[in-house]
Amino acid sequence: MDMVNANGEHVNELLQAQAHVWNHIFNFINSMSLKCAIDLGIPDIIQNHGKPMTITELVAALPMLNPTKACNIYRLMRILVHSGFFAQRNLCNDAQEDGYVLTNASRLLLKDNPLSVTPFLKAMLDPILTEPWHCLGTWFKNNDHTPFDTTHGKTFWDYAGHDQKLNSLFNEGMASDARLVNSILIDKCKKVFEGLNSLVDVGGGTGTLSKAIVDAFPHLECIVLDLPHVVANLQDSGNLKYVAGDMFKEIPASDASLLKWILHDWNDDECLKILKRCKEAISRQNKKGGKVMIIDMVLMKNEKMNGEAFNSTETQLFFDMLMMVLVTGKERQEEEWAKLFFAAGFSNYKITPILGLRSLIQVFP
Ligand SMILES: C[S@@+](CC[C@H](N)C(=O)[O-])C[C@H]1O[C@@H](n2cnc3c(N)ncnc32)[C@H](O)[C@@H]1O
Ligand SMILES: O=c1cc(-c2ccc(O)cc2)oc2c(O)c(O)ccc12
Repeated sequence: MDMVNANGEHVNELLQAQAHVWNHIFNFINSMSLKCAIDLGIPDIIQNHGKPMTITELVAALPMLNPTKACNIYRLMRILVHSGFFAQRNLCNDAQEDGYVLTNASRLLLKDNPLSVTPFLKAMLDPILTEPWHCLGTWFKNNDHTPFDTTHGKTFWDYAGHDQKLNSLFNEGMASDARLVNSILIDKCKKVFEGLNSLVDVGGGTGTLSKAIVDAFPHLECIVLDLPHVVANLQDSGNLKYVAGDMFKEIPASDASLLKWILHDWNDDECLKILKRCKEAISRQNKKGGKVMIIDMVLMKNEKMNGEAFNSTETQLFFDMLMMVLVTGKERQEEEWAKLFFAAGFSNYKITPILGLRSLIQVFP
């Protein structure tokens, strides 16, 4: 029945609105519960157990657990089952007990998974990166470039250059993301490398993607360009070379520039500078052809979608906010990308949405 209260408000709608607000207030509980499971090593413990693990077995396997807290582990597991990180399977034993098993999501958090998202989780939920979110309101009223600068007094890139813990977590996280992307890019998009003899991986980090590219296309000469603190101790090998430099100043000449997760770190003026440097680099090498290959998100337009599309849009919007808080960047819709490409002097582009939330965008002079 549609009840109306003394103020004329529809009671059901009011209760739904209250639940909606509560859910948003408590979103951080999902992240923090997951972080706790990682801190306790729960995904690896369940994996090493080799079969569904009962709560008693899990409690017994947790190192350093204070015995007075053992009775609370099922509560942590209950919310993580609800959020899809673990599932329960019947053990078919005499006691008809349930045991915990991993899901696809928690398998991505295992220590030895080459695609592990754990370094990303640890960094994103570390106070170094959560404190800037508390400064978002202040930042809207001050002159700082980013909330990260407001909190730490330096840019994210300077901080990563000076803090070994963040630098290592960052480079590890980038490398595992690059492993996921290269398996798809090289398998499904062989054609995009056809006709290329040289490539510069601009802001290529420690070179995980480039290494996979030179392994798959041995005729291709590949340069990884990144900041000195990132490439300082890395060894060239075969067709792969590391160059310490600044993509805003000069990009080495090549048939193609690859920009994976670069342009979304920067605002439109900064992106224009980078794209113009890429255009100079490919025209120095290749008077007619050449291209820029971008791996980044293309923001979906309709935010009022249901189900999977709604979740994907929400994740894209989370990344957009992250780019505002950490760096000066943003996620872009197709029209915003096109405007940048034409302003930088390119004539054409092609978007291939093959990487989940991200796309491969090829841009032609
Ligand atoms: C988000 S990471 C992407 C790394 C890599 N492309 C990947 O996706 O795995 C951005 C990279 O840009 C590099 N970077 C930042 N400023 C740079 C600059 N001025 N010149 C060259 N590289 C830069 C960072 O050091 C970092 O490795
Ligand atoms: O602190 C970070 C930041 C990122 C990040 C920054 C800019 C981008 O364009 C993408 C990602 O990624 C990280 C990461 O993967 C990690 O393992 C640790 C820290 C960070």
